[in-house]
Amino acid sequence: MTKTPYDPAREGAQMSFDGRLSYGDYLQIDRLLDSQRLLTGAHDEMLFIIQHQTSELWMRLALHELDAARTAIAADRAREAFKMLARIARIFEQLNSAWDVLRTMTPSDYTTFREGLGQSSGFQSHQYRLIEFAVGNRNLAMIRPHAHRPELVALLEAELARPSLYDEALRFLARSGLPVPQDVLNRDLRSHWTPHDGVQAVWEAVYRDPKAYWEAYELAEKLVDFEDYFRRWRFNHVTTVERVIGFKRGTGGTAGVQYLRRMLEVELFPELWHLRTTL
Ligand code: HEM
Ligand SMILES: N[C@@H](CC(=O)c1ccccc1NC=O)C(=O)O
Repeated sequence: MTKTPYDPAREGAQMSFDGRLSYGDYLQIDRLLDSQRLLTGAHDEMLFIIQHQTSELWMRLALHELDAARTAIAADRAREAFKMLARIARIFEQLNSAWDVLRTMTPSDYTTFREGLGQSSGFQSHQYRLIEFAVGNRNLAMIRPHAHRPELVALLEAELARPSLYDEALRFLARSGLPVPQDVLNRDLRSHWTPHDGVQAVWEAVYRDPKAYWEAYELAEKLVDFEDYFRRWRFNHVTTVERVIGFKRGTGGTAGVQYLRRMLEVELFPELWHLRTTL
């Protein structure tokens, strides 16, 4: 006996989308799938493009969450921020796993299309820079590669005018009654963060008596968790880069692996790491 093929329409599945919002309409799938324009036609260029585009999408979500997390902390709704910060850490976990796909591209594969990339580089990812600025790693020099796109410069400048995630965390501690130094609370928001003994002393007080400062303690651990994942992203990146291009100069003009190794030394929330030695 032959079985008639299953017809989802009989179960009520909608089959007619004339004038109705469909999956593709809502998600703009046509536009999304029209964005993979291979320059060289090399087989692995598709992997390279999709790897970067998916990373940019996840970064977009990370920025959305960072925005809301900062707003919540500023309004003393720290618990709400914890959920967003946990999500951001998971996003970075996702980005970290994605390196496994890119690692299947060998140096021989990459050389088939590297020249086509010209001087373009991840160094010019404005969303990556926005994430760094938003969490607190602020370096004005990183705006320059965007000078040809004034709207991106404006976005980055607007970010520098806002308190970073770390600034908001410290303001939160001050409102909780902890003695955060005034010069830190009034600092020039655009300036690079330099480790501060007074800030470390405040975090130390939190870690010495978590029960007295439970929300601040939880916030500190969420920040450390995020930085932990971020560091792993940087490490995966530099390791993949060495595996694929060795010590060649980067297309963006930096020394390549040497530059990225230097970036491994960046500490987003230095006092939170340093206090572990003195506790
Ligand atoms: C085979 C794959 C890759 C290679 C060979 C590579 C290589 C490099 C190099 C050499 C640099 C230093 C800047 C330069 O001079 O170009 C760099 C920076 C960067 N790359 Fe990649 N990259 C790869 C994949 C990725 C992926 C998948 C992303 C994800 C978006 C990414 C994002 C970045 C970012 C954000 C920077 C700036 C880092 C910073 O300034 O701290 N890269 N990359
Ligand atoms: N900087 C890389 C090129 C590269 O990876 C790249 C090029 C264009 C767009 C994104 C890229 N990804 C990360 O830097 C290189 O030197 O080969």
